[in-house]
Parts: sequence; C-alpha cells; structure tokens
Amino acid sequence: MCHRVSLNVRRRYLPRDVLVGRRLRGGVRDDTPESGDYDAPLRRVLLTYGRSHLPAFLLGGVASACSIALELLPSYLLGLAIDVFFTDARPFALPLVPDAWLPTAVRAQFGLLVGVAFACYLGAAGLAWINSWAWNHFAQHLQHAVRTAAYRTMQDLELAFFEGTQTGELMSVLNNDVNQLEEFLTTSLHNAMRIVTRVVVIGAIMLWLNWQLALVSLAVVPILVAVSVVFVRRIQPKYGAVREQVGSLNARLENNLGGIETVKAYTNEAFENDRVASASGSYLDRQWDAIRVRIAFFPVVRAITATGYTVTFLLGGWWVLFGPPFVFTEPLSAGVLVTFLLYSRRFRYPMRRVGEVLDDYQYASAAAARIVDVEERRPRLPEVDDAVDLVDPEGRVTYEHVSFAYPGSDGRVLEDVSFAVAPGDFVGVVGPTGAGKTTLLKLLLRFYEVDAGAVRIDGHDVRDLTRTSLRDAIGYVSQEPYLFHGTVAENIRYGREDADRAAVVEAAKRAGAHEFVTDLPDGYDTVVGERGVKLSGGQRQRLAIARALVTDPELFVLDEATSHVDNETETVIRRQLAELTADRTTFAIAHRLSTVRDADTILVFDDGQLVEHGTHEELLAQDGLYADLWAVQVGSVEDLPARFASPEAMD
Ligand SMILES: Nc1ncnc2c1ncn2[C@@H]1O[C@H](COP(=O)(O)OP(=O)(O)OP(=O)(O)O)[C@@H](O)[C@H]1O
Repeated sequence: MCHRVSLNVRRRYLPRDVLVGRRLRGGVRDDTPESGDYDAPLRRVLLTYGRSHLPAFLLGGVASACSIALELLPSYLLGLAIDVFFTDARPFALPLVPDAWLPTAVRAQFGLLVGVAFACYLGAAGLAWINSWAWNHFAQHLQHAVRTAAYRTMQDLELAFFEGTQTGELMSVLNNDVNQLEEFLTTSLHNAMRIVTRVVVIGAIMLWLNWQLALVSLAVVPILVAVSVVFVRRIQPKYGAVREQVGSLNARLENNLGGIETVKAYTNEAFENDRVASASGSYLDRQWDAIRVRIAFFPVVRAITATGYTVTFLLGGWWVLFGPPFVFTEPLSAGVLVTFLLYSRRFRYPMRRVGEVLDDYQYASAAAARIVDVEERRPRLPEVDDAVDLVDPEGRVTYEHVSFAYPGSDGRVLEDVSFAVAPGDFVGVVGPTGAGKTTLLKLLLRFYEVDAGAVRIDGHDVRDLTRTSLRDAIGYVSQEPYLFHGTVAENIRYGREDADRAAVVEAAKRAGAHEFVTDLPDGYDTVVGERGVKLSGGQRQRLAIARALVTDPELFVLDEATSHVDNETETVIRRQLAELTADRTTFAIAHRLSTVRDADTILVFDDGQLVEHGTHEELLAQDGLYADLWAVQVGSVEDLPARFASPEAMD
C-alpha cells in the first residue's frame, strides 16, 4: 500500500506541480478570472467533453457499485452458514429469495450457499471488468478530447501569448493536467465509489442484521473521516512547499543542463554542483517534512479500525456468550458476529484512501481550472467577420503612419512609420540592433496589430484579410529559423505538404542547400535532430529559405536569412534569389549591408523610426546613418563616426 502511495505522491511532484494553484501567465491577458475562480471547473470539463461518452461513465459507475456490493455478500453467507449448519441459531433463508424456492436438504443448502458465494465472486470480477472497460473508455476519450481542444485553442492564440508564457507551462497543461484528469477518473473515482459503496452496503447489512451492534461498529466511520480530513489539511501545505521546491529544482537543472556548454567553457562545474546540491537539499527537507506526516496517518487509521474491531469482538462475543449486555436488547448469533467482524476489517482499506481521494479531487479541480483557463482565452487578433482573401497579390506594400508597442510593454518600438513599396521591389531593411526592423515585418504578417496607422498589401489593410491567405502569400524566413525533428525533405515540405521530391530538390537548389544536403548520410532523408541541432547555423538557414521557396509565395520576408552563411555561399544564394524574386516584392533585413546593396530601396531604421530611405548610392550621398554603417562595414576606420568609435558612445 505504501508503495502505491509513495508512487502517487511522486507522480504529483513532477513538473506540472509547479503550476498547481497558478494560472498560465500568458503575459498579456488580465481580463480572465484567477484560476479556481471558475464555477466548478471539474464538472464543467467533465460535462463539456464527457457528454458524448456519458453512457459509458454511467455503466461503469453502476458496474463498480454492483461489483463492490457483490464482493461483500460472501461474508454474510459465511455468517449464515455458521448459524444454519453449526449452531442452528437461524433457519436457512436467503434475502430476497422466497423460502419455497430453497432446498430443504442440508447438503443441497450447503451446496447452494457455496455456489452463491462463488457466483458472487465471479459476478464481482465480471462487473469489475465492465467497470474498468467503461471508465477507461470514458477517461481516455475525455483525455483525448480535452487535450486536442486545448491545443486547438492555443494554436489560435496570438504570438504574444506564447512569448509571455513559458513553454513548460503550456506543456504542463496539455500533458500533466490532462493526465491528472484521466488518473482522477480511472483511479480516484473508483476509490471514492469503493468507499461509498462499502460504507453503504456494509452499513445497510449490519443495520439489518443487528441495528444495535451496528451502531457500535459503524462509530469508527465518522472518526476515520474526521481523521482523514485533518490529515489532508495538515499535509496540503507541506505538499505545496514540496511542489514549489520541485519547481526551483527543475528550473535549476534545466538552466544548468541547457547551458552546459557555457558551464564547461567557464569550468563552473563545481559551482553548478553546489547550486544543484543546495536546491536538492531543500527539496529533501521539505519532502521529509511531508513524509513524516504522511507515514503517521496510516498507523492511526489502522489503530482506529483495530479499536473498532476489538470493541465489536469484545462486545459481540460477550453478547453471544452471555446475552445482550448494558442497554442492548437484540438477539445476536455467532454467525452474525462473524459477519460483523469480517465487515469491520473491511473499513480499513477504503478509509485510508479517503485522504488520497480528497487530495486527488483537489488536484483534478486545479488541473481542470487551468484547462478552463486556456479554453476561455480568445484570440486577441481574430479575423474580422467579413475578412477577404488576398488573391494573387501584385505585392504593393504600404505602411501608413504605423506606430506599435509590444503588449504589456511601455515604450513604442515603431513610431509613425510610413513608406510605400512598388510591386516586385527588393527592399533592404537596415539599422542598428533593436531599431525595430523585425517588428516592422512581423506587422506585415499580422503577428501583432498596429496601435496606430495601417499596413496594406495591394491597398487591403492586413486586418481585413483572412489569416491564411495573408500568410500563404508571404514566404517568411525568421532570424532563428526553427527546424522540426524529422528529415530534411520533411522540413522543406513543411511549407507545402503536397510538394513532390522534385519540387523539394528544386527549392533546395535555389536556396543553396542542395550540395550540402546530398553530402549528408541519407541525403534528403537525413534526420536533422531536434531543432536541427545536427546542422550548422548556415545550413539551417538555407533549409529555411528552401522551405519558404517551396511555397512559391508572392512576397518574401527574409529576416537576416543569410547571416550565418559565408560570403561566397551568400553570393550564390543572392543570385538565385534575385532571379526568383525579380517579380516578387521582397523585404530583406540585413546587418551585412552588402546583402542589400543592390536593393531597389533601402529603408534605414533607428530607434523605431524610418530615418532614411533610397538606393545605396543615394543613401551614401546623404551621408547619414546608412553612410556611417557602411563606413563601419567596409572598414574605413578613419571615417568611423563618433557613435561607433567607442562602446560608451553607442549607449
Ligand atoms: N516579443 C517582444 N516583446 C517585447 N519587446 C520586444 C519583443 N520583441 C522585440 N522587442 C523589443 O522591441 C525592440 C525592437 O526589436 P526588433 O527585434 O524589432 O529589433 P531589430 O531591429 O530587428 O533588432 P536586431 O537587429 O537585433 O534583430 C527591441 O527593443 C526589443 O527589445
């Protein structure tokens, strides 16, 4: 038993527990109630997702109750057998069966009793199977429905939500919280059923057999419930402390292992060992504190049930031997006493589970509250009702007095930005780090919404376009492209599912990736590892470009798409891209100015403002920020402007 309990407890201390009682921060939403403020979240989740499987749930409940009740009957039959066959204290009779149907010969009566007891056990086993099948069916389908619905809701949320919420927290909801519900349904609910059914059935049989002795034997039930409630109240804050410490320990381990390269580079292994040992030591202290209370609970329950058993034995034995003691008046036979004693022992097991069931209920409610919290979220950037599709755009892009600040942050990242780009233009976007270049182009994809002004494609405000048609029209290669665990071909095909091998290879050639891909052990079928760890930064970028090219988009947005590629490869890619982007509007953010030197227009940003624009030559002639940046890059040090001359000057 202890094994089951300790496993159970350990399960709860997995990372999800870091979240118990906390809602997803999400960073950007302050209009939802706190977690747990929802009305009966557990009931809501069960009704919403379990409704279509309700018959299975009810069937399981009935089967569970009947199975537990049947298991209790043989103890009654044993008492009856003693009274009928050994002490002759009772006539042979079975409850609910007319006497006329019963045999009169002792052998037949004895055989019938043994047969009924056997049938009870067999029936209980069969019903237990039905219960397991039905409740697992219910729980597994509910788990699937909740997880997929929560995931769907998350997918519709805006980027800012994911930026404001730790991935671990989202994973916790999708995995641990959902699993918690499943476990509650299959294990705890069954235990709850077991407790209630046993108490009700045993109580009913005892009261029917001898209501006076029953009152004595059943007196332990309220005592056990009270002790369990006290236990739960005492252990709960200790569990909370352990959970909190698990969070710190996990964060410490994650940080350490995630940054193992840096740890090694600075030979800080001993320092990290100390930090982990200290976090683990705190965990040990808190865990031990909880264990001390937990292990005291079970002996107390045993002692109470043992006392109840002893009192029943002492009083009942006296009663059988010398007649009713004290105020008691009912007759009591040896067989009935045996039934009472067998039942008294049966209280112990379910009652020690009371604390666990209450505990699990709270966990499941907290898990349900967090699931509801996700479900209640609505996209902050929904499509308008009459959103139109962007069909075959020419690629005219205009920014009209665009201003933008990230949700939840104070300062504006873009301030009154206006420009227009003709269809098919190649536009370079340059400026010092943090100037707002990436943000500018994320607004084109409507990852965020402008605070003022408008971003238009072919005259359509991007807010009036369907999200799918807008993003399908734009091939986007981000600064740190993400590759999924899978093969090279699968990663390129991610842009267009139905792309055949020829299209994949063609895209890779244009992105300058074909050569290195064919050098990989399995060519296009080489698995790139999680996040593409088995590839170099430049190789990852080229695959990301190929992924954008395979979709054949009308516009391109390349955010530092070749920053990790050597100069020669970049020249090759640029030539290929120039051909490909000749008639498609292309935005290319670049720190390496040679990348955008030939652009039709170069937009120069500084501190969220468009400070210059023009061709390379025009901008050099202006002798402003662009000319300064260019001077830095071509290495004419004597021309280095003051702002780049010393680090202090750059601040
Ligand atoms: N998701 C975000 N939430 C809040 N602030 C952000 C977010 N992303 C960027 N910022 C802030 O917005 C500003 C502009 O960032 P942005 O990435 O657009 O600059 P950038 O010009 O592309 O820089 P770099 O050349 O270094 O990539 C920075 O001050 C940055 O800290």
